[in-house]
Amino acid sequence: MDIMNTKIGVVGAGAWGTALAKLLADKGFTLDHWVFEPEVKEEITLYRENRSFLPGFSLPPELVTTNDIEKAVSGKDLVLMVVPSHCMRAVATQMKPFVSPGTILVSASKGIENKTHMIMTDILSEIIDFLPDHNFGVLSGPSFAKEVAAGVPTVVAAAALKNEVAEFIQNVFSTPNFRVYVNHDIVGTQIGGAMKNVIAIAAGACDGMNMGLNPRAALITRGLTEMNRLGTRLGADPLTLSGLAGVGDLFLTCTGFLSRNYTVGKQIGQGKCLDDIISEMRMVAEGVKTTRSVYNMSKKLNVDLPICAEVYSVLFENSPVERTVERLMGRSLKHELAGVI
Ligand SMILES: NC(=O)c1ccc[n+]([C@@H]2O[C@H](COP(=O)([O-])OP(=O)(O)OC[C@H]3O[C@@H](n4cnc5c(N)ncnc54)[C@H](O)[C@@H]3O)[C@@H](O)[C@H]2O)c1
Ligand SMILES: O=P(O)(O)OC[C@H](O)CO
Repeated sequence: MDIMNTKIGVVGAGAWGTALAKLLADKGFTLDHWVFEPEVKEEITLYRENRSFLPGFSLPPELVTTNDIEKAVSGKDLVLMVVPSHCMRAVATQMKPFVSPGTILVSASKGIENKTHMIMTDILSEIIDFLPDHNFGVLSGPSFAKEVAAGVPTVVAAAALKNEVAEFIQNVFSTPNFRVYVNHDIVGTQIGGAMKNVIAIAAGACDGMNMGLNPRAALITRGLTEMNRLGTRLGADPLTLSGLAGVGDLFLTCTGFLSRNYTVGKQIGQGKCLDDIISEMRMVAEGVKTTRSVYNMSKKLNVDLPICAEVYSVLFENSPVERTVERLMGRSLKHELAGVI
């Protein structure tokens, strides 16, 4: 089949859903784009711009905005899921009756569900239970929506169990400025994308406290160790976590001022309280909810994740952020690879 004949739906019109829908429409696909809020649909229809979530970028006519989930998913070869992770279950349930049997469902969302500790493709396959496992894929990696929308060269990973599915996703999304590599590790690709947001909150807090560059590099590196510990416990390949969806995204999010998660952390480091920060944001900082999941998973699976535990204590137990530094630095001395090998 000619790849340009692929029928595509995009579900979610935050910054990332809009940037990816724009990328596909600019490439020449006509696609249906599901928007949650009626007023955002009106805004896009009227101004050809998502002023609420991705202001400043004009959206081509090939991108057809709708509030009707049936229109967005029925008869599609590929549906891209890009809603906040805590909405994934409800949105998947709503769209289930309209999903076609051969659809490839790709998640570009980054998170782990609080109640079940499930990654996004597991939620999707539990709900859209008539699709085979190899029909679920992931798109992840270092990619700020604003930069993708601006055509800044960006490199990401597409994961699926079957090579032909991963390559299909790769071919649909690749453009001269958006390079997509394939892998088959859907667990590692999603654990990397979810956990880097928790570490980015820590890195932001470190910068918010003006601690210096050494501690931030330490957080990034030891954060990767924690991603490896939990990821490998769940079946991830450590090499995936050394790739785009792991180190690549960790580095971007822990150092990039465009990151919502880093920004939440920075404000925490400057002494602001979480409730105030969140109430001023319309966008989602996935790391906040993911911290809760990862913390509870570490307890349940007995995996030592000291940085994630400190982020949890600051976000949810009112622990003063300065105390976390003392606690992390005061831990017993050990081998660098303890808990990883
Ligand atoms: N923004 C980025 O640069 C970026 C890059 C890569 C991945 N992601 C991931 O993409 C996912 C979506 O983030 P985003 O940046 O596009 O969103 P956003 O933070 O820009 O906007 C929030 C979105 O949530 C939607 N929403 C709110 N309540 C909802 C509900 N009950 N049901 C369905 N949708 C609801 C809003 O309509 C809006 O589209 C997240 O998992 C995020 O981590 C974002
Ligand atoms: O703005 P953040 O922190 O949600 O990060 C966005 C993307 O995940 C970066 O790859």
